[in-house]
Amino acid sequence: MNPTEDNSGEDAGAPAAGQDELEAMLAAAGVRSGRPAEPVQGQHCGLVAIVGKPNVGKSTLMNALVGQKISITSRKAQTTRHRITGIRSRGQSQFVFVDTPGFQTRHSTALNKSLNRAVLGAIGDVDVILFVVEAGSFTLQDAKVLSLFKPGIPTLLVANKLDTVHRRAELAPWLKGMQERHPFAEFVPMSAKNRRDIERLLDIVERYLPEQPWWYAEDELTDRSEKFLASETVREKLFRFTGDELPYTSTVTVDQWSEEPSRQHKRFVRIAATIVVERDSHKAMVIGEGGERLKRISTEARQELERLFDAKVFLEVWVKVRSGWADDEARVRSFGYE
Ligand SMILES: Nc1nc2c(ncn2[C@@H]2O[C@H](COP(=O)(O)OP(=O)(O)OP(=O)(O)O)[C@@H](O)[C@H]2O)c(=O)[nH]1
Repeated sequence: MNPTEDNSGEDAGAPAAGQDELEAMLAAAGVRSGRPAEPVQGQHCGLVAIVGKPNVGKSTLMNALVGQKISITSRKAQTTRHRITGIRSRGQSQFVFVDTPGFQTRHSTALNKSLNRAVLGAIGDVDVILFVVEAGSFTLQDAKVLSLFKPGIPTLLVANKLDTVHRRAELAPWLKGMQERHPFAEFVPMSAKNRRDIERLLDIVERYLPEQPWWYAEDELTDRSEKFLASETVREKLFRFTGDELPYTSTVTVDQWSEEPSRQHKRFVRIAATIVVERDSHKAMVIGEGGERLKRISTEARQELERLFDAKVFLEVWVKVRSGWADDEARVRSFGYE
């Protein structure tokens, strides 16, 4: 895999907060500053869950923490459906991240039940939880996620999207309110799109990793297969190019995967993927006029997979209608959800 891809450097709105400004904000709120202590000695390694309601920026955060795009992101809520492990090795420490689907409480299809089970599974057995919310906001949905946390696991409040908060002074009373809601171990106002904030968060999380040998090799970035990354990449493009018109119940399966010898390329991968939608009208939406949209989805996915796998990729994408799959437990499982 090519470790140079990184989507953490996208433009953010308001200027990033400097260290002094952050310290002042936290001091004004009277909460723990999160200033890094001494550098750690000896190998440390541990599991870090990234949890929060849909669309708060969990996948963006994990990709930036890992330094490579592992989990797909989009403006559409509930893009993430699987537990994904991202790995970052830095200095003496290895961070093993578990990204979770946005926990949601509004609908109860078999798909949603499966998503919520994945969240509960992810937070039961980790060394530290990053509870992600949008800075300055705390809704009923956030409260429901927070109520799942068992006592005993250190939980950091990650107040993300700080760049979108233009009146920073209003954050101090909000942080104070958050302190009353839960015994958070640390408060970290930040933007997942700001590299310095990401490094600062790693410094803070490092202190919660137990001293033990690393579980993965230094250059490993994820335990997910290339086949899985391929289906996720097609799904990301699908959601990017269809926007809110397409229900999130659409999914992608990879039906064929073969690696073929090639004289021209050091790797040549042939992939056939299927986009599964609920209705004929959704199928037409995905295909677009004259097949334009499907072509864009396939082209962008192929280009991204070529970078990711460092290979020449031949990608074929089909669209199939399977009505009611998100309500059918057996089918939800057959599409790879737990
Ligand atoms: N301005 C700004 N936008 C952000 C930041 N972090 C994430 N976003 C945007 O928020 C949207 C949602 O991000 P995701 O990372 O897909 O969110 P998620 O929590 O993983 O979403 P689900 O998969 O629905 O659970 C995307 O449009 C991101 O670009 C941030 O720090 N600042």
